[in-house]
Amino acid sequence: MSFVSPGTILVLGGARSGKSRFAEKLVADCGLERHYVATGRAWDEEMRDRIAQHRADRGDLWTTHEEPLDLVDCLSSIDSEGRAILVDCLTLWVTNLMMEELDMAAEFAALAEFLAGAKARIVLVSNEVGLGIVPENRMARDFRDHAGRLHQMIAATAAEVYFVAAGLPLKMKG
Ligand SMILES: Nc1nc2c(ncn2[C@@H]2O[C@H](COP(=O)(O)OP(=O)(O)OP(=O)(O)O)[C@@H](O)[C@H]2O)c(=O)[nH]1
Repeated sequence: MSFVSPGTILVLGGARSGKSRFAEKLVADCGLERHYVATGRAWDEEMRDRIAQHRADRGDLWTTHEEPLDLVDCLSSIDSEGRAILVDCLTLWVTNLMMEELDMAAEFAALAEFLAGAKARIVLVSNEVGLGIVPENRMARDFRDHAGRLHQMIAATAAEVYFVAAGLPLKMKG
């Protein structure tokens, strides 16, 4: 299956690379109604504090949605012209799908199909996790492979793709 996703932007980068801030700026600069879809879960106090800080930093102009698993359902329910939706981040979504032992290929295909027909501008943030040495454990290798496949699938049809390192975005496509 091959789709074209003219409203899709993919932002890749490492941990603390500044990718989320860059993606937030892309959305803000669109001038559209801002929606934030968080796939992360607050699993401890440190994460709860970090999330509270992120919410405060985003401010009142954003509407936040939290959806760890049913990403396509969540996106479909808010998809509309005049809106920009930031998904932060795909790698946490992949982790959540793996934990539930869901069908990764089917989930990825459903997301690609949704992006091809989306009315909103959609900015997807994800961790580039494939640059280090081969992980020793099987689950980490599977995670790296799933993330890599998902990134390729989205990048192939996205309008723009960026790689962020040290707070600096490198435009790779578009
Ligand atoms: N549940 C929930 N998670 C949020 C919210 N705001 C942000 N997050 C999560 O916080 C994560 C990003 O936070 P950090 O871990 O501080 O940033 P990072 O992605 O490592 O660093 P950067 O590359 O600089 O963006 C995202 O993946 C989100 O899932 C929110 O309102 N609710």
